[in-house]
Amino acid sequence: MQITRYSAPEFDPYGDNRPVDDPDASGWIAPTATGPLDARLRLPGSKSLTNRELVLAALADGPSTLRAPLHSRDTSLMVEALRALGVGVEEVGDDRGFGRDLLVTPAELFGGSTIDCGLAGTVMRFLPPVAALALGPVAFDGDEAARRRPMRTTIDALRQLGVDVNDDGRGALPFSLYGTGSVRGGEVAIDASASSQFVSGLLLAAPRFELGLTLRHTGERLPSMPHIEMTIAALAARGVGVETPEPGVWIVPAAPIRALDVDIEPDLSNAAPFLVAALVAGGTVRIEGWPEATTQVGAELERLLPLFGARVERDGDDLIVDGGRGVIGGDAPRAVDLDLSIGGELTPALAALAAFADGPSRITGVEHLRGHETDRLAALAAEITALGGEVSELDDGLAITPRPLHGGAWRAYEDHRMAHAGAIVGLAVPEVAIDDIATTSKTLPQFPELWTQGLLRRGLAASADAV
Ligand SMILES: O=C(O)C1=C[C@@H](OP(=O)(O)O)[C@@H](O)[C@H](O)C1
Ligand SMILES: C=C(OP(=O)(O)O)C(=O)O
Repeated sequence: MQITRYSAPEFDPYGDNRPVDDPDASGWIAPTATGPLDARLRLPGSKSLTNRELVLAALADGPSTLRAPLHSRDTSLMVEALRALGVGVEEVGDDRGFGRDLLVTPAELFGGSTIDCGLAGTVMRFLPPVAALALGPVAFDGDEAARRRPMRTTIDALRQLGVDVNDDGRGALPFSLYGTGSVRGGEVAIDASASSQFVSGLLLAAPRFELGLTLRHTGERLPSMPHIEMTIAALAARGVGVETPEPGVWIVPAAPIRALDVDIEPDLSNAAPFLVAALVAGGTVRIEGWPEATTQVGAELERLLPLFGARVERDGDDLIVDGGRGVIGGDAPRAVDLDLSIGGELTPALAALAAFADGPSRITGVEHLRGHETDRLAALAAEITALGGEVSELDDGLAITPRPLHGGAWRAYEDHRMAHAGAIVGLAVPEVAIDDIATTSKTLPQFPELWTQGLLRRGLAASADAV
């Protein structure tokens, strides 16, 4: 294949894509790849690490700097919410590519504000236990879609902690609580089967409770364990040792949270669509700055992508995924049977890949995805099926039977990872029109630019040749 380079125009979210012919179709036409990739990318910081470190820095015993944090909708919501509670958050230093560092200065927390959670699970589940430490009322609300996300466990836990919560009984946003400036703490039992974030939110604030916290999970399953491990590791780095005497029980001592300057790793879950692209377009995708050791569940991609037939290797700090000839070169990925309970957020990208596999695949263990940004199981089934695929919803996942796909509208449902999944499908299927690519700003505002200019620069033959 002839590799054509072209000079990138001023950033434009439509990249090199011409408008759709169908006047009824609208949106971002996902670029098709016409040859193997040879991409090397650096990605912005992890949402999960940035929002944990913002919360811990806000509760710490002195100022902390977050180096290379993520700047996206979810992290801006967290910053604004902490500021509304009285915490100082300032941008400092130089912009080294994806925004400046953040200096967080703790302060006595005060109420009187309404916190906009947007659609961020980390904001709606991490901040209520923090707000309970403030003096005065704090109200929580978010996007319309956020009002459908499960919150009952947080509300129940606050009540067990003695916090006065005012809600409408639906177990969802909006609600308000009345902080008295302190939380007694002690024993709390919760069912966190709908989200690990219920556990993380309580653990993050617990060192500031007078008695600390003994938290017991009573449900039958607990998704996203690596995210809980990430919370425990972040606390440990700031001098708080969480004990886990048995699975599903966490003991957090009342202890100072130490101020700490931290480097935020690149977001490895956001690497998923880019790495998966190698198996669809063929060729290699290299992500820079892949950590040697990490608590991010995206690191599982190193194990998961070979199950689809990829060759994965490390070269220094880079992770390289070689997709061979890829779908467009005639190599279907291998069908898989995956339990993704530890990393449900990887499902949209891997389901999109499975739609091109050499046989039927199943992804299970992800019932809780029904309470994510949208019901991701329903959304993936609907959108892949609408393009000619055959996907059925299981109680706890998806059954995906590859069929020839055609172009058409792809709804993102305000879900960044649904938009990523549409872009993956569009690599091999012309005229996939994603209705809301801007929704990727939730965790990766640079997605359209990185996809068209970073990933596909060498694989975008048709439009690039013309330049
Ligand atoms: O704690 C976190 O940072 C997250 C935990 C997970 O939530 P669930 O356990 O609700 O899936 C994950 O899916 C989400 O993207 C981020
Ligand atoms: C589930 C996700 O987000 P949130 O943090 O809003 O739960 C996600 O990013 O896949």
